[in-house]
Amino acid sequence: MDALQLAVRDLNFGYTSQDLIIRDWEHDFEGKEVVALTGPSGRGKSTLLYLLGLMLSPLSGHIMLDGENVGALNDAERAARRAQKYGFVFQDSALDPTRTVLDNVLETTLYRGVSREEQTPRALELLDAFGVSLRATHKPGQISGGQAQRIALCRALLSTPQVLLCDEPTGNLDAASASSVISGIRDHAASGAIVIIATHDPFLMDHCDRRVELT
Ligand SMILES: Nc1ncnc2c1ncn2[C@@H]1O[C@H](COP(=O)(O)OP(=O)(O)OP(=O)(O)O)[C@@H](O)[C@H]1O
Repeated sequence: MDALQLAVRDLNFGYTSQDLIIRDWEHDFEGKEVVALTGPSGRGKSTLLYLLGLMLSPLSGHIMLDGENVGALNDAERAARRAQKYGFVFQDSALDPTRTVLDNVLETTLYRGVSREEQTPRALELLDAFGVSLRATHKPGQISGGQAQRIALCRALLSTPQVLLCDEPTGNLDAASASSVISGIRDHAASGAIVIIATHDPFLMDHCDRRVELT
């Protein structure tokens, strides 16, 4: 089977139309690759991840995932594609403080229309693999920033997404936890997924297949 393709063409975006942050940007990503998205602080790495992850709409340009212009979909279609095909690890983990860790990991079952019960064993397996299974019944307020990051990765991986987008996934981690996150991310890419990671972490960059710099 051909590798998954994500092709970005003539992409333009600004939070206001006077100030474009992403200008005529283009790039090709392929399944099985782990790509580091680098560049100075404030340059637009998170913004680009939000565009690629269908959380923001381009001002103009194309975002083609396996031949479909996903950037041009309407809100409902974008939400459906996100649930089916994308996993996102936000910079601040973005866990719901009112629900347990396990419930947070299982959150996407709701949008994907799959059974919570059926996915619970895999959710627990992921928590175990990243060394946070003892926290499954805790609330996010009772865990550390580094644990929250690993839990956010478990949530993103639960749906085995075709495209995994991570914003500084090792920002709060010690070396051992960072290594386990990197190997989890690399294993996921090996299954055929496209992985794009916005980061300033040189250790993480060294474990990516290549870098794309926003200059
Ligand atoms: N919601 C928003 N509304 C308006 N401007 C925004 C918004 N989010 C980000 N920006 C601005 O867009 C620019 C790019 O921000 P972004 O967070 O994408 O950069 P970054 O490269 O990821 O930075 P960092 O490395 O510090 O995380 C910055 O000037 C930022 O202030």
